[in-house]
Parts: sequence; structure tokens; C-alpha cells
Amino acid sequence: MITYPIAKINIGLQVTSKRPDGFHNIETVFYPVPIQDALDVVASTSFQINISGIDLKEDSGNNLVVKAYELLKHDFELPPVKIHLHKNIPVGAGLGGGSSDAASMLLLLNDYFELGISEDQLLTYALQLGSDCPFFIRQQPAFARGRGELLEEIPLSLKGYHLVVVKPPVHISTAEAYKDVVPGESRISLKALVRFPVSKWQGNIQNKFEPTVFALHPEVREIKQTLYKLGAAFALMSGSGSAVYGLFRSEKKSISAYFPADYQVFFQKL
Ligand SMILES: C[C@@](CO)(OP(=O)(O)O)[C@H](O)COP(=O)(O)OP(=O)(O)OC[C@H]1O[C@@H](n2ccc(N)nc2=O)[C@H](O)[C@@H]1O
Ligand SMILES: Nc1ncnc2c1ncn2[C@@H]1O[C@H](COP(=O)(O)OP(=O)(O)O)[C@@H](O)[C@H]1O
Repeated sequence: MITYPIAKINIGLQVTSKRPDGFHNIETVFYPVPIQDALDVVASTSFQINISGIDLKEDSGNNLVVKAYELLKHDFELPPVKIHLHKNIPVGAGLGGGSSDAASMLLLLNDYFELGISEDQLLTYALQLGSDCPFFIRQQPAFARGRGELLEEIPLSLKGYHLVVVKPPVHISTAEAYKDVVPGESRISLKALVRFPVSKWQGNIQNKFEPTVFALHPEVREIKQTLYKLGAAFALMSGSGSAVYGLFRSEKKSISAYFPADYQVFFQKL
């Protein structure tokens, strides 16, 4: 059975407080975007995993899709499986690729082996794999609080916008990014801000990780500035970075020419 895990962008990200469990409470809007991996699973006589595409530079046994399989195997009688994961979503980018692969694995195993796991239970399993993971169970635009798992779906649509995502060759560790951030409340709630037209978002919708990431990696700030110079209606770093996205009113196919050759540039009509 094959499935195509998608990516997300964060439209605004506020880190409101540090929690006793070591995580942070956040407020963000998750929006699904069609940058995709491919995940193929078949029942087999022995467990195997094969990864192609972007090199994850780590033991495939630690991959989140394997963790998702092991999590369900603990509670259900699953046969061994043969997994093929093709990585296309940039890694360490703030696009949630690993979390999405893990959530897709839960959904796929539930369907393939007819496990009968309810959506609520899938959300609980997903949170054990990552804070971003529950969003990828339903993949609907959502205002998120808590660790990112308290999801409230919102009627936000960016249909008609042209999305550009630029990922420089900078890998950002989410855990390291949280260590540097100074928590605080925002003046106006993000949930209220996203109801404004996109043309009013610039300067109002912010990502709390930008100041520290921009200070350490000025090239990430430059991407945002370039996207605005090229006419973006809104541009922001996604999650803990290092990918930056821009929303444009018109097609921007030649945009790659404005960035160095080793930057990955994706464009997609939403
Ligand atoms: C920052 C965000 C914004 O959407 O996304 P990314 O930039 O990773 O895509 C998320 O909060 C990332 O979620 P996720 O990538 O699933 O993180 P996890 O695996 O749960 O946690 C990795 C580490 O980040 C820190 N962490 C994560 C989430 C959170 N609400 N508070 C935290 O302090 C913890 O130190 C944790 O050990
Ligand atoms: N299937 C996977 N895809 C991507 N990264 C994975 C996967 N499984 C485990 N990882 C690990 O998770 C880390 C963060 O992955 P990713 O979700 O892409 O980050 P981010 O959301 O911060 O861009 C990677 O550096 C890698 O070590």
C-alpha cells in the first residue's frame, strides 16, 4: 500500500511558556502544503526498510516510520513489513516531514491491516511520536496550542495563492531552537490575526524562532527579504526553520534564479 506524506507550513508561531515536562506551550497555525514524500509498505517474511531520495545521514532503524510501526506492533499483532520511503520533503526545515511520515505510517498500517484504530486513538499514538504529528492525522488547516497537539480546525483557505518554499543548506535542530527561545504572550491572538486578509499579515503574524535563527544564519533572513522584494504578499520562516515560504498572487516559476544553486526551491499553486 502506498501513501504520499505531505508537508506543513506554520503561519505564525508563538512560544508562550516552558512546561514542567521540558516541552513548550505554543500557538501556531498549521497549514498543509503539497510537498510530498512517498511511503510504500507491504507485508513480508522479514522486516526491511529502504530509504531513497534525500540522505537522512542516520541509521534507518531510528526512522520515525519504524518508530510508528513499533508503536503499533506493541499493541497489535502485526506481521513483518517491507518499507520503502522516498524522501523529498527537506529535512531540518520546519516543514514537519518526519512527523508527517510517522503519521502516514500509522494511518497506512491501520488501513492495510484493518486494525480498527479510532481517530482519537490515532491522535494519541501520533503524539507519542512527535508534537507536530497529530496535525498530520487529519491534515486540515488548524490553530494549535499545547505542544501543538490541541488542534482546532479553522476555515482558512489559501486557494489561488502561489506558494514558494526556499530551503537553504542549513539544518536546524528543533530541540536546539527551543533552547534559545524566550517565551512570551503575543499582543493579539494568532487565531484572530489569521482571519485578516493575507495582505494585512506582514509584520503582524510572526515566528518567535526567526530572531535567533536569523542572528545565527543571516542567509535565512535574506531569503525572506528576497521573497518580499519579489512581491510576496506574505513571507515567513516555517517552524524552527530553516525553510522560508512566500505567498504570491501570481506564478513565480523563474524564482530559483534569485537563489544560490544549492538552495532547494519549491513552487506550487495552492
Ligand atoms: C517547531 C515546530 C513547530 O511546528 O516544528 P518544526 O520546526 O520541528 O517542524 C514543532 O513545535 C516541533 O515539533 P516536533 O518536530 O514534532 O518536535 P518533537 O519531536 O515533539 O520535539 C523535539 C524537541 O523539541 C522541543 N519541543 C518540541 C515541541 C514543543 N511544543 N516544545 C518543545 O520544547 C523539545 O525539546 C523536544 O525534545
Ligand atoms: N522519516 C523521516 N524524515 C525526516 N527526518 C526524520 C525521519 N525520521 C527521523 N527523522 C529525524 O528527524 C529529524 C527532523 O526531521 P524533520 O521532521 O524533517 O524536521 P523539521 O520538521 O524540523 O524540518 C531529522 O533530522 C532526522 O534526524
